Amino acid sequence: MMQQYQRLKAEAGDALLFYRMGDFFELFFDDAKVAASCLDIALTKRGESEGEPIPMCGVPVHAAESYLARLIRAGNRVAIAEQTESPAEARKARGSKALVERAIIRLVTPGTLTEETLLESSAANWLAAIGRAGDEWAIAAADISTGRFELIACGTGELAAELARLSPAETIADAPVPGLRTTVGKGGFDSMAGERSLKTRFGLATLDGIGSPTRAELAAAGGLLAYLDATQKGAGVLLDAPRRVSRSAHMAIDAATRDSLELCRSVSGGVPGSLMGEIDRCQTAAGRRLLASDISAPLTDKAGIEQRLALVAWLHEDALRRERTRSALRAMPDFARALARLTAGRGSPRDLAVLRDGLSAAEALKTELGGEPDRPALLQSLLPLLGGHDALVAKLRAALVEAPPIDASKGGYIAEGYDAALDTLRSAASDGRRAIAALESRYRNATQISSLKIRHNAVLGYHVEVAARHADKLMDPESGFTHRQTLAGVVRFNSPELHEEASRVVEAGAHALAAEAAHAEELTGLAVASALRVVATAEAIARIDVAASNARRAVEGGWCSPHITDEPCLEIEAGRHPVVEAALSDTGERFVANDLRLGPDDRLWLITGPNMGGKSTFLRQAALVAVLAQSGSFVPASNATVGIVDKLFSRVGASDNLARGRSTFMVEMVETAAILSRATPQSLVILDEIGRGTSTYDGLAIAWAVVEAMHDQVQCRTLFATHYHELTRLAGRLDCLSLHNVRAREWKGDLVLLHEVADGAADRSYGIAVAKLAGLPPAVVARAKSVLAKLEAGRDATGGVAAGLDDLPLFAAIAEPEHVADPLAVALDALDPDSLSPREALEALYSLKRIATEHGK
Ligand SMILES: Nc1ncnc2c1ncn2[C@@H]1O[C@H](COP(=O)(O)OP(=O)(O)OP(=O)(O)O)[C@@H](O)[C@H]1O
Repeated sequence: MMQQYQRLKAEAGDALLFYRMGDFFELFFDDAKVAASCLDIALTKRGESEGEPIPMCGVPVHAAESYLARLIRAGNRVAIAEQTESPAEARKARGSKALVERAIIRLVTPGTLTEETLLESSAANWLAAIGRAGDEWAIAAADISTGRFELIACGTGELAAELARLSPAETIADAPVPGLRTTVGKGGFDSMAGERSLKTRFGLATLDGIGSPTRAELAAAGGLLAYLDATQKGAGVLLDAPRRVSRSAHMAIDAATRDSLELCRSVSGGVPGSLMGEIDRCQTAAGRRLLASDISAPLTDKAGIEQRLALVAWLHEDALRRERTRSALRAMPDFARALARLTAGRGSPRDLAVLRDGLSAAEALKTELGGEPDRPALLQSLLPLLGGHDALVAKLRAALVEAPPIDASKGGYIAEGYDAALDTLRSAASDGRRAIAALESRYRNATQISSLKIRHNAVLGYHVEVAARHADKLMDPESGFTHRQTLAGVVRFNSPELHEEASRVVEAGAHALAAEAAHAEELTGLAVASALRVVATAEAIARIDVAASNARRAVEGGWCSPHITDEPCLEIEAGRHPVVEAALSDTGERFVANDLRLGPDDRLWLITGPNMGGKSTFLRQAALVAVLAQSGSFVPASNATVGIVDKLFSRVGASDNLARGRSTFMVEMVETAAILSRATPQSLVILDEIGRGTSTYDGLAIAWAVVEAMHDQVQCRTLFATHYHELTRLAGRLDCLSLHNVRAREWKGDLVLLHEVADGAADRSYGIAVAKLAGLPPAVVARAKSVLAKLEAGRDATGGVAAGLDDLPLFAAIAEPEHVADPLAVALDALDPDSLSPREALEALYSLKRIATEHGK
């Protein structure tokens, strides 16, 4: 057995081997140690290998899926070795001590799942393969739980951003790719093999129909298909023909920007608190997956965006139409994933019913929407895809009971009246069961044992059971009963009549089960034969669901339809940040809406203002408006004109990113460098306190140079928030830069943050006032104030932190007269008489006199 195990383990490679033994999957050696600690189950020992006991653990077969789910989530891959013959067959073929044959029937990996329990319903489950041909690179991505298949050609520099868009469950490559987390695939990563596999798989003579993929795309597809073959071991795989996705069709958003904008996940890693969490009003899991994919990949094609917006508007303007559509969608089960399981040969009768109900609901939606006037073009193109399954639905309706079980082994899922032969078998079985019931009462009368029962179990089948004290009567050879088993309190018997009836029941039952299984197979075959049309229906439904969700969200938030243009502008009236607004409304606070007007002549806004004033929020809401608009959604504003953004960048100064483990100044600089080299005049860049992770002078110098480079070289729409007030001097020299500030006021010594964005630079930084607001001890605040007074006095004497910059020939910024603080007033302000001891008060008095003398007062 261990030899067989070792052979299978060698085949499984680095995957954990689930080795089937009876009712358990057993794991041995290191696999057992990994699984026992990950699953928190007992690690035992069995036999010896090289004098050492062999570690072992096991999971029951009937509960294997939940254990698998945990192992896969923890990043493992699992090879399932099943028994390919029964012990009886093994004995018959190879003698009494024969070992049962086993084979790996599937490699379960994160990117090749189809089981409902192993998948997240609201997220796509991509397997991505990276291919290369010379300098060309490409990604082939498949989600076999819904059939989507994409090919994306890209340069090495863009691989990471494309993978960030897909967020694959698993990424494979022929060899490790620097900077990416990949596992090594199962070969096939060459363009010729890829071309061959694609042609065979989709029955094509040429690949022209899929737009002549590049050699790198073919190599990626080859690796992907080889991996699917190797992991699925001949089981079917739901896969649509590949769609070539041009990178320029989507707004490029790199991983750091996605993180900083919290598009699909919040900083804490969950959907709540992210943009997705805030806008999702989808009724179906497929809709939710598409919405996440839409905001991960906003379009760059004006016509495509406008088509989506027109459908949202159509559902937005008529409340009755919208809510009727949404309630029709509510009834829609996740039939794409049911189809994927059926295709893989792991479907259940319940999956067939899900398909039946989903396709009928799609037809009903088609009728509902088809009756509405003024249908927009996108809907017109989707409607035909919702129908066309009449024959399949009719067949499934006739064949299946209303609510079939998930477990097919006990039968009972084929409807009565569908197959006369099956009905006859079923009635024979139930006649037999009735006859057995009659037999029971006859035996009770004949033996005068009122507690006599006819029971059934897996070992004895049907048998007569009496309490031990009545057993003697039946033990009598003349009684007609034969003894089968004596247990603690009961004795069990058989009889020729019971045997005969039982055989009838069992035989009819077995035939009925076989007949049902044959029907299930036929129905599955029919479903799989129309798989690609069913996938198209599922995608059309998801698109309608997303539009209805967007319409609903727009109504709830009073959002507007953005005007889309190719001009490089971004004009937002009364814009809001949907996530911050929702968080504030939970605590009863009001969000202050703000305007933004970026255009060719005013494309760089430099925003200053106190900490907590709302700078980051203002920056991010601008980016989110662009993302939402280009994904085809209304936006949280009263009016918006969005010039199409080709690439979006968001960078946050080092110390703001501590929570994400990217606290180093180095990372910030690497990322800023990437923006400067990649952004184009059509891009949108938001830079939040760039340069603050280092010393004041270095930070200011870097921020200064970055602003200049954004303005003079990149020339794209840019929002730059900073605490370096010195930067405001750039306004005099850079024509397309303007100054703005988030307003605050000091009232009775306390800071009031107004969250309003106004024109011009902030008058001061209020850092200490914010610190006081945050509850820093009064003594520390007072000390900070006096230190600040010293610093400012020093700065005034030398001409300010940015003093020397005016002398640089490159920087001809206009120096504004510095505001000179009165040191005596500052020192007085810093005093808190209530917290002073008499002695400290005396010292303070001396200190005030000294300041007055020093400054000639
Ligand atoms: N427009 C707004 N209306 C109401 N409240 C707002 C608004 N913008 C921001 N806030 C509130 O102010 C808090 C701080 O906002 P934000 O982080 O944008 O400030 P900041 O100016 O970037 O601060 P810092 O300079 O310290 O990073 C938010 O968490 C939110 O509660």
